[in-house]
Amino acid sequence: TKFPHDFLFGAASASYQVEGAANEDGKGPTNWDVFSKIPGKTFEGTNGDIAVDHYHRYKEDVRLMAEMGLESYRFSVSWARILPDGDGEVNEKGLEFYNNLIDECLKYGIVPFVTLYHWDLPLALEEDGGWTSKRTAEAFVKYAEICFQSFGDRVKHWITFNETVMFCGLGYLKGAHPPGIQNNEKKYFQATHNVFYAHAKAVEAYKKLKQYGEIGITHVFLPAYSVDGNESNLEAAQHANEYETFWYYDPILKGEYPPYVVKQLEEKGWTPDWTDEELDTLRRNADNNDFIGLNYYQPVRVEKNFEAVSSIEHSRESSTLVPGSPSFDGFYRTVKMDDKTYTKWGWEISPQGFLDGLHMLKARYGDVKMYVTENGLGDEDPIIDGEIVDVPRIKYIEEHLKVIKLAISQGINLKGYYAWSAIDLLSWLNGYKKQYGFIYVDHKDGLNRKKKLSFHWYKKVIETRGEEL
Ligand SMILES: C[C@@]1(C(=O)O)OC[C@H]2O[C@@H](O)[C@H](O)[C@@H](O)[C@H]2O1
Repeated sequence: TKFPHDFLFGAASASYQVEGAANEDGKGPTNWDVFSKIPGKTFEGTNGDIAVDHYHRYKEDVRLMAEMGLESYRFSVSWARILPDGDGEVNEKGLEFYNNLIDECLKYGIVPFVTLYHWDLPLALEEDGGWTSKRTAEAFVKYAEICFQSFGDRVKHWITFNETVMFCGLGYLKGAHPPGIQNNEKKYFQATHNVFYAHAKAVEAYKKLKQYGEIGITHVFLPAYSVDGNESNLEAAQHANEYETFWYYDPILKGEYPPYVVKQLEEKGWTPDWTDEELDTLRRNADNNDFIGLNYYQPVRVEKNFEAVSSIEHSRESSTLVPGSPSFDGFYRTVKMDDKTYTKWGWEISPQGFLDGLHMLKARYGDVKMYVTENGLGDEDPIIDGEIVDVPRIKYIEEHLKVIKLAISQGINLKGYYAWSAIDLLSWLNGYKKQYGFIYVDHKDGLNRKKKLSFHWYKKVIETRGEEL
């Protein structure tokens, strides 16, 4: 059987990771422009000053996507190109770049799927409290409205935030992302709430414009499974799902926070300073969400943790989900299991974990429309006789597309798949070593682009609508 006719085969990128041109055409500085320059923060000091120069080469890149037969391109807008100081004057050249990128996609019939926030925050806002400040939430709504007004005639698919758990968790608990704060649970939970509030306000503003597109949010999907049937380990898995999934998905899809977590936050003094107006905004906009975007790479296997965590020093490695680290509250720890397979970066490869997780989401949230907004294999691709023979990536994506087809046949409302990533790009913490693209970028030869084996494979999958999978 083929994938449904309206299922979108896509691929994704993010502004800071592909564009470069960090100081060009009026773009303001972002938190990542500064953070990436702090010695030791990124792998080998890599940063997005040039990245893979998508800002200047987007016509070639989009043409390559069209050659692949890509049906949809998910990319993010850099807020600091539109509002250089976060919430002040609009930069016309910023609007111009994204209008050109959108028009280039439409020239080939590629559906633009736009993420408003993929971690690059205008510096002025980061320096004024970032996501712990209500100013940032209000500024986001202004920024979103400008994007809806400028691009909404041609962009009909909007994602407000990418992976809130990552930029808040790495920003305020692990310290591996800006603003680089460690172990501050109060700020962490406050930041997540301000993001959900900003999301709900942006959704409400979008619906008022009656542009008749769809809007949602993209979250990490990291289903937690107990290592065994032991009662305390089952409890640990439930705890992990409450904090890593329900805390993020409930305020969006149910319009309220999961009681299990709310109760514990009160006990620990971590409750955000939320107002009735804010909580009512979440409640009244839950039904306005058109979809949830899932970024699935792996599940986590958890067991009860017994070692004290106090405020341990976090490393860059422990911040990229390598198994073995205890949760921030010390309740559970992730485990590497010898009967599972892992990537070079220690991420488990488990299509079955995805399928089981999808049924868990359906059980909790009902028949909500979903997109896989990211899935892919980070690898150091083998090069044989000058060809990039990324067979491991082909196998990884093939296995995940198979369970997506199966999930759809089992009644899961999945409407599209965006491979991470369309083109090799900058990894926040792994530089250029960890490749994800269908298109290779040669950093030793003028960032020249080259089709990988997976480029030709994905082209065939799209042409045949996955019939052979
Ligand atoms: C941590 C890491 C990685 O480098 O493997 O996870 C997978 C992928 O997730 C995306 O949301 C990030 O924008 C992208 O940079 C990648 O980041």
